[in-house]
Amino acid sequence: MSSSNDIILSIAVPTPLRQLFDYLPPKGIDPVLLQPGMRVQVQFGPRRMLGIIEAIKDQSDCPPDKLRHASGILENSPVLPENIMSLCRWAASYYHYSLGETLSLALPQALRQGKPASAGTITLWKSACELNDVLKKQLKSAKRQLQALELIHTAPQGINEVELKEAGISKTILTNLAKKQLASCYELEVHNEPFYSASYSASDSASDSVSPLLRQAPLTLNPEQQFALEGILETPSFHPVLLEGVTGSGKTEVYLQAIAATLKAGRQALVLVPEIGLTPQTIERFRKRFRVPVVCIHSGLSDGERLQSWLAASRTSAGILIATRSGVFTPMPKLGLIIIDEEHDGSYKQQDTLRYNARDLAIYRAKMADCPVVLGSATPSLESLQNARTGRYSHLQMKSRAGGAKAPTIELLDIRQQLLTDGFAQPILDRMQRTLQQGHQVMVFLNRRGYAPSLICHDCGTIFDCPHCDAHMTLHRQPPHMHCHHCDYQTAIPRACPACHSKKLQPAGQGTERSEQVLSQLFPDYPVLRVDRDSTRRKDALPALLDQINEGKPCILLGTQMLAKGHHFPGVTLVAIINADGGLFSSDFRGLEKTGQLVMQVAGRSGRGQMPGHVIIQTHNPQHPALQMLSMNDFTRFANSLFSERQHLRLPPCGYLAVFRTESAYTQDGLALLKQLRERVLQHFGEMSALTPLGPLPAIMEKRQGRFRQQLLLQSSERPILHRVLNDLVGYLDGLKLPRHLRWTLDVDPQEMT
Ligand SMILES: Nc1ncnc2c1ncn2[C@@H]1O[C@H](COP(=O)(O)OP(=O)(O)OP(=O)(O)O)[C@@H](O)[C@H]1O
Ligand SMILES: [Zn+2]
Repeated sequence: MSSSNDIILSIAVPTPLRQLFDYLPPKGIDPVLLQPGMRVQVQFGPRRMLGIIEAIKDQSDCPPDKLRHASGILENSPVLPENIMSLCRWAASYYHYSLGETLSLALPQALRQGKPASAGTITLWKSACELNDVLKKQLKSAKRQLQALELIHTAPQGINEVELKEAGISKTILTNLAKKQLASCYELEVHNEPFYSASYSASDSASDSVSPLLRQAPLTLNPEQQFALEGILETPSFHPVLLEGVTGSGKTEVYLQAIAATLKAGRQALVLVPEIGLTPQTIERFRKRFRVPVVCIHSGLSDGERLQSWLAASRTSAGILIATRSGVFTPMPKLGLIIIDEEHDGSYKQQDTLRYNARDLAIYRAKMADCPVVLGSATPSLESLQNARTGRYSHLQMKSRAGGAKAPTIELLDIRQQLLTDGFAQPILDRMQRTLQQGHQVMVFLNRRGYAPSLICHDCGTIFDCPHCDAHMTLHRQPPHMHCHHCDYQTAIPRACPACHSKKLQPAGQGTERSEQVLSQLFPDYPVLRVDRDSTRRKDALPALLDQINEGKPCILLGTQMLAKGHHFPGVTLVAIINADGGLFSSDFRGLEKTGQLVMQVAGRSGRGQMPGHVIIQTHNPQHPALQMLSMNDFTRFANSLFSERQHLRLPPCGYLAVFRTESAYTQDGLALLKQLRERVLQHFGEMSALTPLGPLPAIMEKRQGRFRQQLLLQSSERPILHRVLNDLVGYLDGLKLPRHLRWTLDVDPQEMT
């Protein structure tokens, strides 16, 4: 043991090992300067690594001659404040994961790589011309350039290049404006002044100044919205609110007004959105409303840009942070409100490394910050509904659409024995024709990208499978290739069947590429706009598609779930859902819940403007009770029916679940390991009726990326018992020496059972 007047740094190093490591302070550094939350460089075995000081203590269990000095510190003050450290400790313990890796994940990539925690400079774009009618006419054919100029004109001091990028304006457009001498840019040192001390009215022209905080006047709330807003603002201290508002009920307006009140009190707001929910329109809606800086953290930004947003939030110069999942770890010293939009969305759960649910961490975060947290959705998760039922969350409902729009009517179209034209039933095509002729827009929802989900031999029936997964390969035509959507394996389209050498290979089933082709032929007078992961791969493709939709001219929007969520297209009056049936019989226990949520979200895109909306669901199962309830727009009844099933099976939210997964080059190894775990559970915890091991069983997709996958489920009616067992098992696994080809992971509160 080291002597008692030593200073020992307990350091979290990003390794899978679930422990902290002791070091002496770096040589030549006054130990008084050291604080938890600082990044330090350490020699870790043969490697130099970046760790975080977790604690400073005066004793170590490590023998003095084994203690090494840390190599150096990276900053003078902690990058992670105590509350984020504490959030990470909680996450690491709840998900049974290494604290070193958890803390590392909490940092933006740039800081993880050792870059300095300083904001540096930003590029601002300023107008260099007068935006008069003559110029507007000249730029008529260069729509994006005009849009960019209009935006630049709103800020006489210049507008941040990142904001322009987020509005869908690329660097090329800006460079073109500069070449024409219509705009110019300059670099500005970032000072990160607190948002509440900056003077906003001075920087903008007086004409658009509504208040020092607001650029645009709020809408007058309807009574349901007003009631919801009052519920959120009831007290500024911690209270979770489930805001269940039907699609188009104006939840976003409620968020905006709750945020305004928060900013007014000098506090910051964190808005979490699903991965594909952060469209240019969403960001624009916030920036148009507020004068305070709004920053974003999402995958479309570079590491440097994300660092700037992170620092702006950490130093309170940003009033609002809009972020996807990982944003929940961003320090916000004046945090006064958290909004989780579309709280039911699966993308809040991370599916690898630290398998956390940002929604659950956000609740913990709000508790620490002692502020309200709003979970908003038209189709809440059963977990949140359960919390509302038991009174842990207050439950606010908005049952009608804002601004006078009516709920859409939902029709189930029985396609049994009906003739389909390339997957489309005639009544749908007729209704589409009529809708387009009336000048409205149609949305066709098909949750499969590519040309066809598989390629089949017409002579022997062989289906072209992925050599690495238990899955068919998807046929793509643009460009032509076969693609496995599970492991990304790609190969050329085969010319002949590998089994019987026949050349009669046929696409089987319907993907969005194929539907695009079919619909373009059937409706030659109307544009077909395909929105899926493939068609929006190019950076400015999605903004361009959204622009075209927002022009409001009759067209067919065809897409996957990218189209389903959050969009507000007032011109859409007809929504056709082509393949809902697959989700009705999923082997995942959450399959039906997710299908119901998706159907209601897609349906909710219809009739959001002045004209009423209609939804047609093509199905072979018109009598299915779930579809019946959804067609009556009755999500509550649908959710209640799922509840009774979960209660019966003691599945979440009526029980707690964790799953150990193994992946191995050989089937037997994973199974053998999981059997050991099962034995251990029965031996050590056999007397606890509150815990049931299920399995081991092969995963739904047993082979993936060339590895065999097995799982052991642990189900319990009591959370503390489950975690006691998990602790024991993880400790046991850590003590085993496993072959390199065998890996295990633990998923607490799993969302997907694939
Ligand atoms: N009080 C109001 N008065 C008039 N119009 C309103 C009001 N509140 C919202 N709206 C309008 O209603 C439309 C739908 O609102 P919003 O997008 O906020 O709904 P939402 O509940 O967030 O929808 P979803 O969950 O379907 O994405 C928007 O065009 C919005 O401007
Ligand atoms: Zn594959």
